[in-house]
Amino acid sequence: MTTTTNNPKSIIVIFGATGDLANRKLFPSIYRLYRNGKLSENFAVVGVARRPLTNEEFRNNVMKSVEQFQEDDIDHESFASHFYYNPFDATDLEHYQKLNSFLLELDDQYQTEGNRIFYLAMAPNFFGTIASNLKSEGLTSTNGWTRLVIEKPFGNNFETAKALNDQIREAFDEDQIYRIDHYLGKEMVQNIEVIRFANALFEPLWNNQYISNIQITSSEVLGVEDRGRYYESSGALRDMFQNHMLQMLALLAMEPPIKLTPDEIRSEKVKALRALRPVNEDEVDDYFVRGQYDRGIINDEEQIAYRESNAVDENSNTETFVAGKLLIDNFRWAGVPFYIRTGKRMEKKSTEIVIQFKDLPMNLYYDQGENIYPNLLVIHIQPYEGITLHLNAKKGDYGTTSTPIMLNYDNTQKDKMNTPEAYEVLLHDCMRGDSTNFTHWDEVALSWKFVDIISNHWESKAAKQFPNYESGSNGPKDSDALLEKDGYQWWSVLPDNNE
Ligand SMILES: NC(=O)C1=CN([C@@H]2O[C@H](COP(=O)(O)OP(=O)(O)OC[C@H]3O[C@@H](n4cnc5c(N)ncnc54)[C@H](OP(=O)(O)O)[C@@H]3O)[C@@H](O)[C@H]2O)C=CC1
Ligand SMILES: O=C1O[C@H](COP(=O)(O)O)[C@@H](O)[C@H](O)[C@H]1O
Repeated sequence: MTTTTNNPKSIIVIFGATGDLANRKLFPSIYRLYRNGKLSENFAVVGVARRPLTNEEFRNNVMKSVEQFQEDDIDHESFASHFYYNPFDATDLEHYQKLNSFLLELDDQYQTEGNRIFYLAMAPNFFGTIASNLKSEGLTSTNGWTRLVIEKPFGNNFETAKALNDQIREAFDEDQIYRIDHYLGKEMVQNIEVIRFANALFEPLWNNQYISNIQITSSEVLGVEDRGRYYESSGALRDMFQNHMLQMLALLAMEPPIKLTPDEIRSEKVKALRALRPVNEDEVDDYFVRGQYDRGIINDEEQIAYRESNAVDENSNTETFVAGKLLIDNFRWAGVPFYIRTGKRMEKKSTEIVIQFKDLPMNLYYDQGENIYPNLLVIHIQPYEGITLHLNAKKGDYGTTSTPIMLNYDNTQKDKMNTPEAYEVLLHDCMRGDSTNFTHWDEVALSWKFVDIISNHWESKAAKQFPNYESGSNGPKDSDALLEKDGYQWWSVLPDNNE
């Protein structure tokens, strides 16, 4: 159900309100919605978690997490007065009944018409239980709408994801379920469709006749930090590749939807994911490279190896880097490799998509005796947000030499202070009932099925040489070799002053 108003009345219940995600991402996002006039005065936020906090203590936490916006002309206390705390154990049914009575009171107080968002910002093993309990204890039966927002990871493989989905679907319909993939809330990820479908220049070239390969990179400088326990059961393949990276691939590869509705877009993304050529177990090593970071130096500081991190096994076989070559078996993409890589503790924080166009049939111009550069379209997702187009132009007096040039659109300069944070965008979408930028079960299922073959193979066969890349590098050498054997290289190009 799409809500007609842009600032609908509702109560947001945050499960795990004392946790990291709530404090670092959710409270600031709700604040920005409030500041930007995207919340009506008829809203309340109820935080639930086990530790015994008073409303006042909770509001102080909320104010601390929005301290960064001190300069705004907004009364932080008035903002925080919309927040309430309810001590709560997710495994205790009585607590759900008490919570329900409290929500009914708030409904009256804030005139929220029974509209409720349940945001599960808790460990994934609680997702199914909370969904079932919300239903059995009557919290989903209101005279308004109810929506469930689920954080990642959604399962650990296809089987566990399906079991979780089945359990949640007993309590909520698919159109009430908002599975978060925060990359889909990023401004430049949302721009992929616009660049493709609003430009006569690109749309006709977006296929195997003109594109030689597509590269999607998401590198992080951060290591596993204090998330070792979670990461040991996940690794880069499940943590980043199965969700964020495959979602970006689907947006790049899908056919134009007939309308910009959630169902039409989802249906095209699903078709693209269905066309992904599955990798057989005996081909995994030809198409995928795994890596694990060693010690190294970043910004003059020594970094510890992954295996030395808290809660990580000293002989861990978990990958912190993955690179893969994916093929899409349909008319548009036959023969075009999509190269994807993501890793932690790499040289720089950067997410970018490079579309490399095919070379001309012959060269009339040379760049210092070398063949001219291929044309590239780069969609810079973060931290630099923009689009660059890499062309060749005349150099020197006689017009036989060319030089690479770059046209640059800087998306951050236009409205520097207002680039919406991913969670802010997604929360607002959920309030409006727009599920376009959330992942549907069909997409989750297909992504897991693709990834399971690779993870099963890696789990059955320890990596030959882990760790295999230094902190602060660009990942293992085999990742470069993956492209070199096809005659390509990873591109990493940023406008000046954005390195
Ligand atoms: N942190 C991040 O940056 C990101 C997190 N996520 C996902 O978000 C979710 C939350 O992560 P994060 O905030 O880091 O986790 P935290 O461990 O920081 O927070 C967990 C929260 O759950 C509460 N909790 C634990 N057990 C219970 C219980 N039995 N009943 C009620 N509340 C309980 C804790 O509070 P108390 O101890 O008081 O009960 C705490 O508020 C996870 O699914 C994670 O994968 C996804 C992307 C990024
Ligand atoms: O989902 C996750 O994403 C972050 C990276 O997100 P970004 O917005 O900073 O690019 C990653 O660090 C984390 O391991 C993963 O769970």
